[in-house]
Amino acid sequence: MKHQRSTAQWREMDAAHHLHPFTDTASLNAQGVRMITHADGIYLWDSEGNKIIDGMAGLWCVNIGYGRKDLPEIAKRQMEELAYYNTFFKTSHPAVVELSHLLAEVAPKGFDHVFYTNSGSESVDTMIRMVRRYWDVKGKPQKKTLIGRWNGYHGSTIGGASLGGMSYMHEQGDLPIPGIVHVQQPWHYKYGKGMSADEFGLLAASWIEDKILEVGADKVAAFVGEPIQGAGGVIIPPASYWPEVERICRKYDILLVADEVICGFGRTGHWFGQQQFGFTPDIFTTAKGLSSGYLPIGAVFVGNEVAATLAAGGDFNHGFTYSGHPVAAAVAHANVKALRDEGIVAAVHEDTGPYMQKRWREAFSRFEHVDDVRGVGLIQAFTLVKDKASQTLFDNWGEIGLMCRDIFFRHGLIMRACGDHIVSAPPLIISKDQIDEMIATAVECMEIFEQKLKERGLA
Ligand SMILES: Cc1ncc(COP(=O)(O)O)c(CNc2cccc(C(=O)O)c2)c1O
Repeated sequence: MKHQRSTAQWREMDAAHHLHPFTDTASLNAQGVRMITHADGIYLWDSEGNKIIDGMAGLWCVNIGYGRKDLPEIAKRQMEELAYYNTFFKTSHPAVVELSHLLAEVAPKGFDHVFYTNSGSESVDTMIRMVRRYWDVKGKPQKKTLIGRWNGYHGSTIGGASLGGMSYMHEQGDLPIPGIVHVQQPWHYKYGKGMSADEFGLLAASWIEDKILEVGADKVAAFVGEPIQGAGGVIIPPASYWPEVERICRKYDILLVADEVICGFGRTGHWFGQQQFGFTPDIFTTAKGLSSGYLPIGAVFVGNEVAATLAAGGDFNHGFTYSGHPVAAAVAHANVKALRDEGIVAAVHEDTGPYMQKRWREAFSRFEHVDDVRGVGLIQAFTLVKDKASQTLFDNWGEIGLMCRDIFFRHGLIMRACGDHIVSAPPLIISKDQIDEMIATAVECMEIFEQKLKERGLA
């Protein structure tokens, strides 16, 4: 595509008109944005022609990789045939029906119904309303409270931001809304010192039981968690955690919700993160990998018992203009079908996922200020630490992470700093050679990082 402006002109216009998410506008405009102009496979190019390895698949979402020729074609055809119609008022259309049928095929057993949204946040807010409606219909309207986790991330809507456990979000907008409480996250490295993984997993799950008893089980509607906390820094719970969480939820008759916005559609090497950790939720929320980011769409997978209960309650008074948007649905259908029929999810499970995890551990465990090197499938991380032997974290949590992230960025590699966790989630189509290329670049950057720590007297 011929670009008609210089980087400088774009930067000036962006600064003049565009408010960015999660951004300090003044500091951004002091340095100017990086204009990403096109992408292919796992690579991005900026307006200066720099080639960048996208170790984050956009925002954990471009599972199928950039530059597909089929998806734009399908979007074009759908847009020409039926660019829009709604799914309110007893209408539907072929694209959303075909997608719903396909999603029921790839979903774990017992999830035959989906509700559509435009984002992960809208999926989470939809789930909150569904959960409370469920208990109304069950004749237990006092069961309203949802339990989330500190450092969990569930989006930026009022409901999602409240359910998430990011305190810097709660401070803006007087959150959380009533009826949402939090328990500590299952971060073994920080909260389980001296305990085995399994012991800590059971302890972390017990915090949920403590909270249920504190609130009163008769008032608790659901527990909500990401199989792996993504934006919280790829916090992978011990194997004992999720089965115990499910046991506790069943014991107290509380709905179990998995937020699969990041873990869904192959990220862990399973279709959904719940399958990686061996638990069955009652509802799970998705977005991102559903369309691989080619168009905005989210979907709430509703367990058959919950769906039947909601149906018994008559109208569920909730939905969006673009719920099941025809073009987004058609693209999502093609995306999911390709993830399945091209064996992309299977390859993550059997081939590139294990390869990445082996190379990631080999490459980073040796660095003096890196610990807790971890990952599963194609989501991985490590934590930058002041002293590995004593497992001491750096002061000013997040400052060192940003310094490290900027070194990657300057060397043509996008990885994400979540506090002092360095995380990566590349497109699922990454090849073994590209994994080697990405890791080699990252290792070079980590050597520069260690040197900078010394220069700053931090090492
Ligand atoms: C688990 C989870 N749930 C809900 C959302 C909200 O989705 P939407 O953004 O589509 O409304 C998310 C989104 N996750 C997300 C979004 C933007 C940035 C980052 C980051 O790690 O920097 C992560 C998420 O990771």
